[in-house]
Amino acid sequence: MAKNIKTNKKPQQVNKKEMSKQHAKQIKQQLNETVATGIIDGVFVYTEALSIADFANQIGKSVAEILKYFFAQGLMLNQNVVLSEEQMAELALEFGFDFRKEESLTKENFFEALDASEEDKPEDLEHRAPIVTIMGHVDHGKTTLLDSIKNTNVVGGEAGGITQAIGAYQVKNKDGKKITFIDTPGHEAFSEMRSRGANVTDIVILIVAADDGVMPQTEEAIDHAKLANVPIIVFINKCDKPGADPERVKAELMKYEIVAEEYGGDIPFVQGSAKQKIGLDQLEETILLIAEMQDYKANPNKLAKGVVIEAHLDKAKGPVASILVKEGTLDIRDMIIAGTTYGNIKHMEDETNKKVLKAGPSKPVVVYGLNEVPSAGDKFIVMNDEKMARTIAEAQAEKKLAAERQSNQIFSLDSIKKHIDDGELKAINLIVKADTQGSVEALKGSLTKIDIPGVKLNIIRASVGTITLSDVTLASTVTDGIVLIYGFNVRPDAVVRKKAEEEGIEIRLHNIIYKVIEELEDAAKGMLDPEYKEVVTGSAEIRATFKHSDIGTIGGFHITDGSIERKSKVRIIRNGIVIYTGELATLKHLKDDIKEAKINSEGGLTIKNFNDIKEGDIVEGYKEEEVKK
Ligand SMILES: Nc1nc2c(ncn2[C@@H]2O[C@H](COP(=O)(O)OP(=O)(O)OP(=O)(O)O)[C@@H](O)[C@H]2O)c(=O)[nH]1
Repeated sequence: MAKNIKTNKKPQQVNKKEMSKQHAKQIKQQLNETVATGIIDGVFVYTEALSIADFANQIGKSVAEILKYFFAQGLMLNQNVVLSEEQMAELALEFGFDFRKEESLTKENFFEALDASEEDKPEDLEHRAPIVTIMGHVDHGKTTLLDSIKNTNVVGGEAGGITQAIGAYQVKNKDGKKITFIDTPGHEAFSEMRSRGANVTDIVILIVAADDGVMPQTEEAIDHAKLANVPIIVFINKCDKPGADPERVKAELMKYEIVAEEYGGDIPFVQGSAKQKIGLDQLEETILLIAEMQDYKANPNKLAKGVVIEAHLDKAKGPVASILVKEGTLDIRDMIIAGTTYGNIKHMEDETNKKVLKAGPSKPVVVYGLNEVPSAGDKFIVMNDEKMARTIAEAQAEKKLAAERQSNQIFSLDSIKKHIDDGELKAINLIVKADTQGSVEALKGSLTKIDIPGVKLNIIRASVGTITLSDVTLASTVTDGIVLIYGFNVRPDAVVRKKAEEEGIEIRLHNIIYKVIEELEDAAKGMLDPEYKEVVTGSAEIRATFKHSDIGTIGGFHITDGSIERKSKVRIIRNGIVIYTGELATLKHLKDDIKEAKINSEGGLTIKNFNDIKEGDIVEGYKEEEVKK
């Protein structure tokens, strides 16, 4: 028996490894393959927009002939002008060729091209749980409905329930049938994901309160659901309330072509109460019925692919991402590329906080181990080849950067007022980085309310995570108006700081939202008080810690940048997040007290009133210097 288990297990492990190897090899090959372009069997085949000179060469005509064609239309072009795809198609037809675009797999179009090129054989497909999103007007009961569904269903066959908010969760009914619910924060997020090609939802539940009827956001939800082109189920909620009028809701929805079956339409309606847990069984049955009719399937026996539902930076655990597997099976220790980031999955949990080793189609899980925080809606794919994962993630990051790039000019914060007065400044461009999605949203909300006459405030990036080189690079592309990077509860490391200095990019660090707003408003009014400026003197890495009975935890440090003085103020940074700000208590080299520790030197330090120093922490020394106006 034992022998049997062993022989059963081994080939499976080999298979996964072999599969990963094959997969990486195949993708590498596809990336290196160049698609044949030019005139092939009388058809003009192209992969991208071409200049007039290249286009002429590819279709075997002279540049003069092409320029003549445009000249006849009143357009004076030269051979370096890049043609649009429409213009190329038009010209191809003009010269008697059909045309076809071929998509070659590149690091930049990696996710899109891969999606288009990979198709499963029908015999490899297996049933998967339907993925459902609930949408409706504010206060009509989305949260209550989700909570009631969570509480009435036994998760994973065990009592205990869903304990963490991971943006998506799976429930199992009494017959063992599963449904995955996506807990999107709003309609915008739903459509934002869809616009990025992350079509995760199979079915939309439109919730309408029976005592309130169709409201503005109900209309919005209908638009979003229709755009997504997925089946809709209407849940008429709050039928327990005295003023409830489900018939009115049905009549109102007819205006939007949401017609109940009893009125000759084909939209299923369920009446009930999320609060009293009425109608939930029928709602689930309806979902499962649609799932049966639509026959949702995926191939579980391949490397996983899916979508990031939400992500944040955890103080202790680093980047944390809730992801939904769409195809294949994700294994713990798989390496994934998620948008512009990648990493080995070190740990995986489900919505009940339980460790999981595998996640198949339609399964939402929380993963730990990515090197940066991805964005909601990013696609992910397993790529068990670190070098490839890194190059592709980097190419994706560059592509994102290019998309965000703006052509603008740089000023410093101090000079905003002057430039406004001179009428030179038209835009303040901000890059906002914060420790949680909540802070990002709050900052965005407050910043957009700032009103400086004649000045446009552009938030060119607002995301969770520490300030990185890519933020500085993005800032350095801004050439019109001022550009500032705001770090909220996060800090750049020495490399990033140096790069920002070189590029003349100002990084402002805060931990109170109104300070950010106040500073910007003051700056705009020319009231910025630049009397003191913080100057970072250097950083040290804690490479070991020692417990001392009298003085507490000693951090064995190595100065990696600049120097730190005994009198320095310090910040303790863990995973890019400031966890403590204070002063040094002691600074020693071997047994001796020292005044300053310089680059590459080592020693031990302790921090006043802070005993939680850990290996890997960065201690950043800084002082406040007076700034001459
Ligand atoms: N009587 C009654 N009250 C309900 C029912 N469902 C929800 N409510 C109440 O309606 C209010 C709003 O419910 P939520 O679930 O927070 O509504 P929501 O749509 O999630 O609201 P937002 O998250 O703000 O968009 C709460 O006070 C609920 O207790 C129901 O079936 N019957």
